[in-house]
Amino acid sequence: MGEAPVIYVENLKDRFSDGFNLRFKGFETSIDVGDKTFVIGSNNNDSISSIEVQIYDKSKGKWVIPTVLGTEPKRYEGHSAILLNEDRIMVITWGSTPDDCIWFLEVDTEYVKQQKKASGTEVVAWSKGVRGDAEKPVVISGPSGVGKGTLINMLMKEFPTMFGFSVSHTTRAPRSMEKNGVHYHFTERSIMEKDIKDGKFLEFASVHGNLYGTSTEAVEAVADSGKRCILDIDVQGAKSVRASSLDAVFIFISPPSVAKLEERLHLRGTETQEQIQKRLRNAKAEIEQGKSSGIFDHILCNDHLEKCYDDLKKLLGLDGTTSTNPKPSSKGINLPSKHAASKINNKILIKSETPGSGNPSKNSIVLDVSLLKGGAPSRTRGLNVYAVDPNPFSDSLNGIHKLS
Ligand SMILES: Nc1ncnc2c1ncn2[C@@H]1O[C@H](COP(=O)(O)OP(=O)(O)OP(=O)(O)O)[C@@H](O)[C@H]1O
Ligand SMILES: Nc1nc2c(ncn2[C@@H]2O[C@H](COP(=O)(O)O)[C@@H](O)[C@H]2O)c(=O)[nH]1
Repeated sequence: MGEAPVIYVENLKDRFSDGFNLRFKGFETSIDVGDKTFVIGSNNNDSISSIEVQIYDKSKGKWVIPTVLGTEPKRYEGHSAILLNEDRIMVITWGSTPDDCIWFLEVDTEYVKQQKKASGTEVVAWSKGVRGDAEKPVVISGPSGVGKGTLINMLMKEFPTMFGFSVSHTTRAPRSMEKNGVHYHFTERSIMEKDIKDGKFLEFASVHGNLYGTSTEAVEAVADSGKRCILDIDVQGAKSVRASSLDAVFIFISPPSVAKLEERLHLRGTETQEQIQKRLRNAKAEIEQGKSSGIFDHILCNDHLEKCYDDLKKLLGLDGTTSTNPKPSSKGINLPSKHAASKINNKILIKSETPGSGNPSKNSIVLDVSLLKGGAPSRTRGLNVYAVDPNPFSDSLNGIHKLS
């Protein structure tokens, strides 16, 4: 029932003697997945170590440097690597902070398969591992001027510790009252396009002539702080999020009529007449899609603001019976700075390798990966962590007890 330890730390230059110049100056691991070998190397000679991935395709006898998506691990002294489910490699970094030591390199997940198909190149994607779960984000969508921002502001004002706003990036110019980093991250098109290419965005869309997008960091920063994330995005964006690994609640806000929408946009006074007409043209298509596409779990009509706000609170379970305290933010994992990792079924055993640390099992912990959720381009959640009791005959179950 158990499996042999699968930590790979070996001399790769001996193994692959085909003249390919491995670019790593520091530390390498290799993992076989089907007919490919994934070599993960860290250049840790500098004060800031970086990680790189190279793939050896055994069927073609060729090395490939893949497109690497997502944010990768930084600043660590080495790593262990373990294959999970034939589609992702768990990378445990040494000497990192407790909230930055578990990473997943996705090599054949659905997300990676999609990206490979879209780009026609070899792709791998990083996702950071996080303990426990976060509450489902709330995606609020609807045509411009319907009142999404107004409803979100009311929610954040009434429940400041419960909700956090996903601050989008946009190439549109700021309005007079808008602050960079609060309402939007205002950015240049070329910078945003590069970040999109680098896999930093969960979704993006061209809306009313400008580029808008939700970065993975924007959503995950809110979730990591223990708050429930709210996204204010257009229907195209909602469709992309629906197709992503982010498990969210999707709410469409519809206007009582297009005439009312026009009136609201005029009264808001933030767009020119020409821009308003453009937004209204797009609104018609958005209303049709919002009501019929099957993207949305709930549709609310914002005719009377207070009534719509009450309906929104009800469907989010904020009817007075739920606790409005935020969930404690997920805690990190205190790993021994140098360790060996091995896998038995869905459990990863991590043992200290620090010389002179005494009984190695004293510093051992178990990571349970049976309930992993999400993944690239967001976080991988659902990691459970247990300490291994140095005295297996103590009260705790099988010598293992869960760390709270
Ligand atoms: N139920 C309502 N009745 C009348 N006016 C409303 C109602 N809800 C919101 N408004 C007003 O309509 C205008 C547009 O609202 P808001 O800015 O919240 O829309 P939005 O959907 O966030 O627009 P955008 O997508 O362009 O950001 C605001 O001036 C707001 O005060
Ligand atoms: N797909 C996305 N749409 C977004 C995002 N942020 C905002 N939006 C939508 O854009 C329009 C216009 O917004 P405005 O601030 O210029 O009035 C509106 O429908 C927003 O919901 C995003 O990150 N992605």
